[in-house]
Amino acid sequence: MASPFLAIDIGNTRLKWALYDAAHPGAALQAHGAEFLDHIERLADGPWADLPAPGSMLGCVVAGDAVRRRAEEQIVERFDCAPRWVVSSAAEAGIVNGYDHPTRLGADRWVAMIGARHRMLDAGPARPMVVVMIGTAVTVEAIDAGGKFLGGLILPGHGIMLRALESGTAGLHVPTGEVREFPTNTSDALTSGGTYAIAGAVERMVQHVRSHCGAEPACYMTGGAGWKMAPVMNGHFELVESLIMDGLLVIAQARG
Ligand SMILES: Nc1ncnc2c1ncn2[C@@H]1O[C@H](COP(=O)(O)OP(=O)(O)OP(=O)(O)O)[C@@H](O)[C@H]1O
Ligand SMILES: CC(C)(CO)[C@@H](O)C(=O)NCCC(=O)O
Ligand SMILES: [K+]
Repeated sequence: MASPFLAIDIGNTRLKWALYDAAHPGAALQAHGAEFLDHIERLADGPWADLPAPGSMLGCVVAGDAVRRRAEEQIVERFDCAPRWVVSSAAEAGIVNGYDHPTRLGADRWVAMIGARHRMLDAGPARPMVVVMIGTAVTVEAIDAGGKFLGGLILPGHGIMLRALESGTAGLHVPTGEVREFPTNTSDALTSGGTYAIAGAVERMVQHVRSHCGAEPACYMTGGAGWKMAPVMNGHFELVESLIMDGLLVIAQARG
């Protein structure tokens, strides 16, 4: 009988968790949540208090070791299961890692690509992909039709861009604005500048993949602020909030 599976994604701002009824793609989601990193200590006695115990867990973590240890304490305190974390490697679950030093690639990026490839193959024949994550940082990955990760971009996220401008200037302390094609006030100029900086980088990567691979890439977007970016993108971007969780399910199944 299948036992529940706990997937955890620890980013630089929040820990996201999801409990599934089994450890394979397509398993039913039973519960999920997100905590800011300062609130990890609440998990065992709070959102996790009434959950059925998972038989296994798998996570990815890009926050530091101290944060990972605090998460492990909660997992061990609440559940009788061993913490397991994905480490980027030379190849896994259909993706070949083109990074100069494969283990230095962020585990969140690796897992999201694995989730995206599984989704793309489920929908039809193999295509190149562009995989975008809009979190604390923004990443833009290129993968060819054979599953080789060609390389990717790292950009500051919205929040970091705005804080950098605020702290580096005298006149840019203003509330959040709206995204406008032709901004006519400081708030809109800052918000639109950040949004189109990300959109422009993504569009360049789509061009690079299109000309390198000679085919139109399947484009996926995920991350906490993905819903804000998806509407301003040119071309078709599928917004998949669960890309990292999907990747963790694929890896868990492949590892048995
Ligand atoms: N309108 C905005 N203005 C300023 N900052 C914003 C805005 N929208 C989102 N952000 C910032 O974008 C970042 C990503 O948001 P969020 O925490 O939801 O993503 P996440 O995917 O959970 O990130 P991570 O996985 O890196 O923890 C956060 O640092 C947040 O402060
Ligand atoms: C780029 C981030 C911060 C995105 O979450 C993370 O994947 C990370 O810390 N990566 C390590 C460096 C790299 O991927 O090249
Ligand atoms: K992340």
